[in-house]
Amino acid sequence: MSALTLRDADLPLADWLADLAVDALIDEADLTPKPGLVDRRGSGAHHDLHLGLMHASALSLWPCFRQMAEAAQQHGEVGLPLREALGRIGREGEAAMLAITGGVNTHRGAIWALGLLVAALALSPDSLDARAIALRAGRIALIDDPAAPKPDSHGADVCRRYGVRGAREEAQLGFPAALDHGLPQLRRSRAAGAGEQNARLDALLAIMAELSDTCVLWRAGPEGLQATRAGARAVLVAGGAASLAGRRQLRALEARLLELNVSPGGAADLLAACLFLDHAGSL
Ligand SMILES: CC(C)(COP(=O)(O)OP(=O)(O)OC[C@H]1O[C@@H](n2cnc3c(N)ncnc32)[C@H](O[C@H]2O[C@H](COP(=O)(O)OP(=O)(O)OP(=O)(O)O)[C@@H](O)[C@H]2O)[C@@H]1O)[C@@H](O)C(=O)NCCC(=O)NCCS
Ligand SMILES: Nc1ncnc2[nH]cnc12
Repeated sequence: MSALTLRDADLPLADWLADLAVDALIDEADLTPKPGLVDRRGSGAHHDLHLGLMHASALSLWPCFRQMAEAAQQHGEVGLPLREALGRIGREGEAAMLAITGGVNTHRGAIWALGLLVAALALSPDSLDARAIALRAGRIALIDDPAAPKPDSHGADVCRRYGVRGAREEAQLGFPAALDHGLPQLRRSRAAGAGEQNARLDALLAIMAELSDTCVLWRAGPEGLQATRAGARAVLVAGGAASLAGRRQLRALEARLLELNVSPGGAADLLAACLFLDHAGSL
């Protein structure tokens, strides 16, 4: 049975997709212990973020996700008019987020990734295959938004400096870090009996082990990215978050990231994308 057939019949599709997106952001924020990131224990490598702010930011984005789904329903196909609408709604969503957080960037990458996925699912709500949704989202991301300001961001800066793929390219390729690494690991760890929280931590680590996270590169350069990837891989090789050896490696990874002042914010956004796709496809 699909998630859409289980949806409350009175709830419009766009509202339901916005619910799913906000749920995914709150589940990501609550997941604990995440190395370097805000979680139930504290602020990780951040001085200006805390769990309450992550929740408030996620909730403030509900209207943005609903409008994105409605825009996809209205336009009905991948194309420039939909891309322009999503760009406008996304920028308004960013402004709403910054107003709630007092100017702190909590969820810019998540608005981008989840916004594209919400729109892609709204375009074809009967097909809940995660890869098909992600590839449709990628086709939207490939269209240039003529109204977009020239990128002047941390991501654009490190992509130029180090020649890596950032959030834009990750989306354009159909979210390979989420589809090829995060989601398969989530399902493998669940199947192995890890328990839901450990399976989600393993999915985050699988993404961290592969992603060119521009948040990490911005704060700690290639050395930080290498430490993040190697440390995440070490936890998984040791048995993952459900094992004692994996937990030891996770503590070592957290200590190293805090020493380097690293926060894998891009990986956190892509974990939320995995949880959204997993939830949409499994009910
Ligand atoms: C295309 C955009 C995503 C803009 O991308 P760009 O790379 O130019 O801009 P950034 O501002 O750097 O935002 C990208 C955010 O994406 C996340 N991310 C990083 N790496 C990847 C990756 N490889 N793949 C996927 N996602 C990735 C990440 O988001 C998280 O980090 C944020 C905090 O980052 P930062 O501000 O750098 O924070 P700090 O380190 O704390 O800063 P300091 O304290 O050190 O100063 C946090 O928000 C997380 O979400 C990147 O930050 C897109 O945003 C865009 O074009 N938007 C315009 C509107 C639009 O068209 N919207 C369409 C909606 S569908
Ligand atoms: N849990 C988290 N902590 C810090 N930055 C984030 N960006 C997205 N989720 C985050």
